[in-house]
Amino acid sequence: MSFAPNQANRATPANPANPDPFAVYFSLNNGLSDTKPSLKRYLTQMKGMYADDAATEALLAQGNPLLYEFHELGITETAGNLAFGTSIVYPGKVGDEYYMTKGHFHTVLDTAEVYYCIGGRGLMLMENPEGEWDAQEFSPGKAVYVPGRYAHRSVNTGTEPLITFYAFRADAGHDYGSIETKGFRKIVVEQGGKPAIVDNPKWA
Ligand SMILES: O=P(O)(O)OC[C@H]1O[C@H](O)[C@H](O)[C@@H](O)[C@@H]1O
Ligand SMILES: [Fe+2]
Repeated sequence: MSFAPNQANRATPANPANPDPFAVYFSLNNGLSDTKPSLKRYLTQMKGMYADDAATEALLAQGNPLLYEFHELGITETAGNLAFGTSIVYPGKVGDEYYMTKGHFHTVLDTAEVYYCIGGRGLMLMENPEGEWDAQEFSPGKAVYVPGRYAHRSVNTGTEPLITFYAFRADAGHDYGSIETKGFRKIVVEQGGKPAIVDNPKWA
């Protein structure tokens, strides 16, 4: 009996909501796929989200740096499906504040997400609607569990790209809401040459 990998080895048509079994490559070196395009986030897309607006403007006067990119494979958003991919946050700072993702709550608030760090150093910053917050360290080999109800943001505190693989319930959705305006309670800045978690001056 022969088996051809990466082909549909069955006769029934696919249910449009359930993808056929498939495999996708993400590089362990840079997190990118050889077949799937990434979504890219530049500094202009995060105006006002870093604490130091003057530092943002100064950086924008020199260009528009790529802060992070990630894969969104377009898996149908049902409760039984999983969305997954890699996220790559580049090293750098806006003023003293390390490059980070926008961060979001899940629209279905009580849905968790798991991240597995492939490369780089950083933090997963989390907070729930009650104002409780947490930060977990990313280093290669470390898995971070983000429980339901926690907004989450990846922060690169190192000198290499922070590469993580993530998976979550495909219908969870992204709620940027308050995060886009007042941000998280805490921000991650360089102080005396190392990362420090401090109060966000923009948090009302
Ligand atoms: O959506 P952002 O907060 O900008 O983060 C970008 C992406 O980062 C991670 O990889 C998440 O799992 C994605 O769901 C998210 O969209
Ligand atoms: Fe998420």
